[in-house]
Amino acid sequence: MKVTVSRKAHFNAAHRLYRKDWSDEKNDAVFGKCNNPNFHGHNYDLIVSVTGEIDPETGYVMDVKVLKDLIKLEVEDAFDHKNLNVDVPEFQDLNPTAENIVVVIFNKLRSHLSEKLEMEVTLYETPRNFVTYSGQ
Ligand SMILES: Nc1nc2c(c(=O)[nH]1)N=C([C@H](O)[C@H](O)COP(=O)(O)OP(=O)(O)OP(=O)(O)O)CN2
Ligand SMILES: [Zn+2]
Repeated sequence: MKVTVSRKAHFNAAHRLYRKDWSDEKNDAVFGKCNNPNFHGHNYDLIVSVTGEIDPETGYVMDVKVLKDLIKLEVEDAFDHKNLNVDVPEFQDLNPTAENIVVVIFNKLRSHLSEKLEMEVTLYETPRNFVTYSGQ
């Protein structure tokens, strides 16, 4: 019997969607207003879900306090009130699209969890635009 434990989190960050190796014209054509050279921001919301067997001794799949602290350390402290293109090493050469951000977050968290646990991360870039990654 597997149960899923989830934790919501939030960070606010600026970004610019563009490729350094493309012309301004091509970046404008593909990324439009998201290619604003002065950047723009989003209030990102995050749901991290961990699935596994319930430990018969503790009754936990995973201690949510441990998950909360991990998300704070790896995501909120690293991304909140940052310019993703400028301040965050993972995006120096990686376009900070929602797809790429969710994969970076997944990989930062995954290495801290037991291999017995499955994880899925959903990232909302706006209340209506969201992406999900589970490591596949
Ligand atoms: N596949 C993707 N498409 C787009 C991404 C992305 O990460 N993956 N990102 C963007 C821009 O970041 C853009 O800033 C998205 O915000 P916005 O244009 O404001 O989105 P909406 O107009 O849909 O705003 P709502 O509030 O959700 O209506 C563009 N595309
Ligand atoms: Zn954006």
